Amino acid sequence: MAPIQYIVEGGQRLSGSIEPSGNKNSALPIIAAALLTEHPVVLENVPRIRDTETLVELVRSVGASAEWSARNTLHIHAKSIRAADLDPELCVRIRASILLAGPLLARCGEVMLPPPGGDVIGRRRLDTHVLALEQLGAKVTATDRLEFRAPKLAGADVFLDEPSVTATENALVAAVAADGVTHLRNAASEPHVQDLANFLVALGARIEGIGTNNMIIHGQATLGGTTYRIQPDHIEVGSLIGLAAVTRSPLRIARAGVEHLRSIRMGFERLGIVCRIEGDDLIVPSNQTLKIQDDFGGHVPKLEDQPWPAFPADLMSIAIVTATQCEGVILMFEKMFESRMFFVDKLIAMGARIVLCDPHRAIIAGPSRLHGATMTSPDIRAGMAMLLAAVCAEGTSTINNADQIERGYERIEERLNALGARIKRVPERKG
Ligand SMILES: CC(=O)N[C@H]1[C@@H](OP(=O)(O)OP(=O)(O)OC[C@H]2O[C@@H](n3ccc(=O)[nH]c3=O)[C@H](O)[C@@H]2O)O[C@H](CO)[C@@H](O)[C@@H]1O
Ligand SMILES: C=C(OP(=O)(O)O)C(=O)O
Repeated sequence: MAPIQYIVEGGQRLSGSIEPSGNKNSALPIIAAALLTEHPVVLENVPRIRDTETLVELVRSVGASAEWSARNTLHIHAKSIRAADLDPELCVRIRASILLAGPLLARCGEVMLPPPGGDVIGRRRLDTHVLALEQLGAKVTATDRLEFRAPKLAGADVFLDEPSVTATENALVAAVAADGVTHLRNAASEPHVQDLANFLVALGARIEGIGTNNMIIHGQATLGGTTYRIQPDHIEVGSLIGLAAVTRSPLRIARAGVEHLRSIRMGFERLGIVCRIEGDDLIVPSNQTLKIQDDFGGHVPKLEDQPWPAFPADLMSIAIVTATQCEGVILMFEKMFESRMFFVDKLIAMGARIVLCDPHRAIIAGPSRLHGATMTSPDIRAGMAMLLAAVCAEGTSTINNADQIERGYERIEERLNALGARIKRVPERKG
């Protein structure tokens, strides 16, 4: 299939209401964790994107049935499954293939995992996964693939070397099946980790401390089936806040999951963007000051990412583009990934005033008038950030490799066009 290209006519004002999709990073571990039970599971609000479609293929490849009954409703039934050799070509398409380790190990006693893929945004270590599953009783061998074996998993006091999101998810799922009690310390607590934990509870698991970095899991509960609704994607909500701000447009983000937006709203407030809550909707008014808030004493402020509940790494690229449209100077500090900031070259070519100090830090001085350009999306979030830049720029932009954007955002061009954007989705032309 030819890669997808977006042709964007910039400079449009948007308006209206938009609902975020279900959280991709919830849907992925929850689809994988559905393999833990032999009873039927129905998942609602699953984003129908390339990552979930690929994981569904992997789930089918181990013998589970997985069928879509509506665009965003997925039925999984893992009555009997086998820890087959997983297709390396499917595994390398997504980072989330690593999320099969916990459920398959728990259910089948072994799993042979080809290397996972995912965004090329810096080194993506797997050490925390190995550390956690070893402490729960697995023997791990690394060759050209990772082999996990555990005839029996046993609860343990596990301290993660860093609060890795997907390693926490693998450990959580394995601990639910393990014999005895597990303390999972220094755990990640992102909204998607909480969503997975709540899904496991809906299956019958007993988990204390959901939403904290210290969870207690009482293993070997009897698991049944369930119908579970995936929570809204807070990263998509953050992306839409940025989009409204750079186009100076009023947007209502309906059913936004406002309980998880505190650090995100605070991050945008530093850029002079204030949102209002109405019930579970988030309103982004068009009359923003777009004035970067200096630190006390007039010092240059900083926006940095950190594990939850701080400002999320997956919104850093969006925040950078947004800052190019704000008045003042700010340091953006991306602490977690080494290669996520390189896309700023393209913004500089479009007219943004940015100094990339090193792979982790960039200084943005705004506001700048952006003009259309041709660019290639390197990863989901930089791609979405480029789309924001293209929608607010003067003239026409072309974004190649837009498939990357569609790994994380469902029917994004159709949904943004409904708000007044002008994005054409076409097969990429060479040359
Ligand atoms: C499928 C999925 O859910 N992917 C998400 C998941 O990836 P993933 O689970 O792969 O990311 P991890 O949480 O393991 O770590 C991300 C990066 O941050 C570094 N790190 C992590 C914790 C820490 O305290 N210090 C630190 O430097 C890690 O070394 C790694 O380089 O979490 C990332 C961090 O939120 C997100 O960008 C990804 O979208
Ligand atoms: C980095 C991301 O995804 P993945 O971990 O699946 O590559 C992301 O969602 O921004």
